[in-house]
Amino acid sequence: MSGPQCTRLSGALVKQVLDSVDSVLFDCDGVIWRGDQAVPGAPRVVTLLKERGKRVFFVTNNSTKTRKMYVDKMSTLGFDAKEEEVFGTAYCSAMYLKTVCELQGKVYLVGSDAMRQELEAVGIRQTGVGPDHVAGKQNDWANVALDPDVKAVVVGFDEHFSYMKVNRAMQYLTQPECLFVGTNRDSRLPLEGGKAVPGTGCLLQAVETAAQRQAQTVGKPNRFMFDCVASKFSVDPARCLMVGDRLDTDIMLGSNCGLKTLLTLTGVSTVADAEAHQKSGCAERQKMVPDYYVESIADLLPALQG
Ligand SMILES: O=C(O)[C@H](O)[C@H](O)COP(=O)(O)O
Ligand SMILES: [Mg+2]
Repeated sequence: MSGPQCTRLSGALVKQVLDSVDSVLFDCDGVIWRGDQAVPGAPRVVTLLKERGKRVFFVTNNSTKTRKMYVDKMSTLGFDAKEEEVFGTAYCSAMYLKTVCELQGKVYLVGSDAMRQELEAVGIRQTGVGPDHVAGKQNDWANVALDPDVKAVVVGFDEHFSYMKVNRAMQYLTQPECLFVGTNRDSRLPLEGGKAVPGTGCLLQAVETAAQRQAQTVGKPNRFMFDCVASKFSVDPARCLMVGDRLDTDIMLGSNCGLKTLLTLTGVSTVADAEAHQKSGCAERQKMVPDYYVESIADLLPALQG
């Protein structure tokens, strides 16, 4: 059977694979941490990879933090990381609107304050962050006042998500020229102790259903996040290893960009999920089969310490 084999990465194969790459791209939720707890051994893995001359990048679909906020969380949890190594969807969606869409005008933002900060950092104004709840009658909702400067609706993770936000987004998106961008489609956010909460994908789908339009997503598996890394660092895709816990985002990104792929079982996807894609015979699903898997990235430590 050709294509990725989902081989267990252990013993001498670990060193062989690590020697074959110059850069390692780590997903965050479910890989280096779950909620506010580092995966045991993960900070040490990052330190040792850097000591052995590997470049390390953090590529996360989680739009609730700016790069600075991620570096603060990483140093709190013992990770040695710099802002330029962090690529989150709050930052990447701001870059997408700035450099790809060349957006003139404002954003109606269903998202976090971190997204507002990253947008403003590239000179894009926004409206919409924070609580927003219904008032008045249904007819009032359908005729909500729209800001004429708004030229794009952007949806990310929003703890203040509400019916009125779906409504406002829908009303803006009745204008065909209004851009519609989503950070990512993850269905769940893995947390400590194997717990999970609804993911950004749930919120984005609600707005898409109301607007009857499909958003352009910026996050994994869309290759834009890798292009953001490659636009700042000269990386050879064939000598990059993408490490993730989700087949439909992390591993698919690796396949889309020609990277080596490693699934870690500390988050969402399982080996059984990968094997089901492998047996499907469907080319698109084969792209979600990783080259390798480990129980945890701590499994890399013996080879790194050797
Ligand atoms: O709900 C979400 O947005 C996702 O669960 C979260 O973003 C996943 O982050 P990642 O695993 O890409 O770090
Ligand atoms: Mg993850």
